[in-house]
Amino acid sequence: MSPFLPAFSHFGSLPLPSEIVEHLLDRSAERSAQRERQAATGPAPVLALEDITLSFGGVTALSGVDLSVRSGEIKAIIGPNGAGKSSLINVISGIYRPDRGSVAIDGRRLRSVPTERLASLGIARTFQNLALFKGLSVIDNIATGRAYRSRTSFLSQIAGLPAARREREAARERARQLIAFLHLDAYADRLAGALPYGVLKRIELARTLAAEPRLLLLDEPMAGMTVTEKNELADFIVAARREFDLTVVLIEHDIGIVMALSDSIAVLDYGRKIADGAPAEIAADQKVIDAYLGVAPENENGEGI
Ligand SMILES: Nc1ncnc2c1ncn2[C@@H]1O[C@H](COP(=O)(O)OP(=O)(O)OP(=O)(O)O)[C@@H](O)[C@H]1O
Repeated sequence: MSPFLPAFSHFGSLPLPSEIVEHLLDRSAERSAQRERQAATGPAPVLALEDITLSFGGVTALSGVDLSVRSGEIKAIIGPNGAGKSSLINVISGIYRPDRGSVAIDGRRLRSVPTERLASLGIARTFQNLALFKGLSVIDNIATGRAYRSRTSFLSQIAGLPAARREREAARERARQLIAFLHLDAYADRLAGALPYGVLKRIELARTLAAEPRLLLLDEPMAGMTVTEKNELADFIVAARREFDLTVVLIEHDIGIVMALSDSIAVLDYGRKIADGAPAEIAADQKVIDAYLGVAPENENGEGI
């Protein structure tokens, strides 16, 4: 304990135990140090992973992975099957708690990300498998993306009270804007279950955007799409980044799309990050060529990448 601190200090009229005062002083010193660091190096990255390590029984999925994502960046994570890409996204979105390491969001370090607070931290994600409601219309599916913003109780929603009605209308209005933005007008009132796969992937993106995230995590958003659909979705991701001030982290196997879409690429192999840099650097990196690009999986036309 600091010799200069009395046993109790006062906050307003409340006496505070000295441990709490010390803690507050530590936090304040930590914040000043953080501000000084930021002044020297620019704003903190939107996302920074440090030494992330994760195992499942005897299988090491991730080992000492560092990753930094700047505001507004599109960052791809690539690597062979089983390299740890999905595990990393699951750590960022709080589904997995790492055995070691930390995740920092906007410079705030967390030992693990609280999944229930993901939306309020400004993070939204898609999953490898579609998670849409087949029996709901497209507009209703997209509107469910705002569910976390609801401030009204379940009872007031089913009773149709005015505040709940206003919220539902705001969600549908946002959904309508996204439908226009993603050129889904022709499908707005159709049931999701009846629509082609490529359109469903676009609806899923719209639903994720309905949550108004700042950081978007996309887990293989183009898997199973035709070349034309992939290019369209890539264009929409770039447009959404610009329109909604987004930062994007994406896992994608189509290396052509990754090279064209990303500002930077991190490469995983057996749970370790083996390279991280601009697309041209990654394409020329011998370790990456040996581990991944040289033995790339086949695309849907049966051709090597
Ligand atoms: N829930 C789990 N339980 C046990 N092992 C797991 C689990 N999730 C991932 N793993 C293992 O961790 C390693 C990394 O898997 P992960 O799914 O993260 O790789 P990936 O790069 O996303 O692969 P893919 O490209 O095939 O989706 C693999 O060996 C996998 O079998």
